[in-house]
Amino acid sequence: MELKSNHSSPVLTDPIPVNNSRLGIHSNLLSYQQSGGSLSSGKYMTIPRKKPGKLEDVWSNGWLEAMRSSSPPRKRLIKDKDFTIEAAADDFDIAYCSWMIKYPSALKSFDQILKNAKNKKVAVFLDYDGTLSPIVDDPDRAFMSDSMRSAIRDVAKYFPTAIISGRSRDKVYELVGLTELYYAGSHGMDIMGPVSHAESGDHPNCIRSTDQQGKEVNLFQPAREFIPMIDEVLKTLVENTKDIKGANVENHKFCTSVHYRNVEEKNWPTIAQRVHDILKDYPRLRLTHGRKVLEIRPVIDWNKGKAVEFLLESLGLSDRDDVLAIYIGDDKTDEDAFKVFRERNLGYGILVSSVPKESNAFFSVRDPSEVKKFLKALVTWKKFEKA
Ligand SMILES: O=P(O)(O)OC[C@H]1O[C@H](O[C@H]2O[C@H](CO)[C@@H](O)[C@H](O)[C@H]2O)[C@H](O)[C@@H](O)[C@@H]1O
Repeated sequence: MELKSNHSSPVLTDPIPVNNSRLGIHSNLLSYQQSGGSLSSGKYMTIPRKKPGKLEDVWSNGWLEAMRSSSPPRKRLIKDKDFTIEAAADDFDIAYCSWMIKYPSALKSFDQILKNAKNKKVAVFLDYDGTLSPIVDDPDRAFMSDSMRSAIRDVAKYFPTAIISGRSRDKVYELVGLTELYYAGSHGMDIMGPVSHAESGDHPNCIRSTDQQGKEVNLFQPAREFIPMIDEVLKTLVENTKDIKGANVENHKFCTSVHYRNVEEKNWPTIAQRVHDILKDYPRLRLTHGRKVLEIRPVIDWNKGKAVEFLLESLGLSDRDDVLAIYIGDDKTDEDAFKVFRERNLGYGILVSSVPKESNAFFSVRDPSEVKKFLKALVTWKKFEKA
């Protein structure tokens, strides 16, 4: 991949930064910064074996509670030799139905959505895991179905479309495999977007690049200076969790994930404490919770919501009354986008959830199969509108 810079200092390799201003990190991106943090603790080669910490830490800071509630239980099924059906109405279903009054089905509300989309340019933003692919035990096997891929390809024919994932941009591109879309990895900290329009392209952390097809794109990586630190913490995490059966550390370049889905619940306090102890040495990294995953990321003020705003601006779709954006996601990190959608009245956030949970989304769908139905319905509407 060729890299060209539209700034005086092209960043072709991952630099070890000296200070923030030299790297052009906007001070507002560092609003989470805590004092006393250094860019690296300087332990690139030796991985310290941490002394076991006190388990009270992770109890008292709420990590364990968040871990326990971090992923919905799978739906109860009634099995018979000839059929499998979801459990008949019970307390859970009643709770789900009343929850849906607040977050109505995007499929059932489709006409209302279309009414507001009429004569507007629609842009589509999609999360990956749990939205386009079902949640599975092995993150490397979270494949999207061919029918979902074809639905997304069709959506991208008619609407500007981007996938915004917690995974690394390369990984999510590898899983999706479509060139027709824009991709943002590492929770929006690695965006490959269009070059046209917008001041967003003049941002100090933007560099001109080319994508796999040789098309000119803008590469926006507001956390570049953290790459060496993330690399260092990743190695320490791998080393210090390797004796915990089922623990899995994933590298996303600008952030890292520690999965505990396959760790026995009795060992969750141990994994939480190990991560907690490591993070104590990195005041410029913070922890967020995902679905049975602890996510470690830079303290910069950047998230999926900011990534959507950035992409809308790059697409020339910002601050326009004739634009309606749709964001579909299932996870806590998608809430940052739903919040921006509400605050800026950008369009509709749609939460993917089969259990009731509080959200900033407007609508809901149950699972990826309903996401696919919704995407197909959008395409059918557009085709019909054009005909
Ligand atoms: O923003 P996303 O695209 O939703 O990515 C969020 C995390 O997704 C992946 O983990 C989740 O899905 C896995 C596969 O189904 C599952 O095993 C895991 O328990 C879930 O947390 C991905 O592996 C993470 O790195 C992403 O941060």
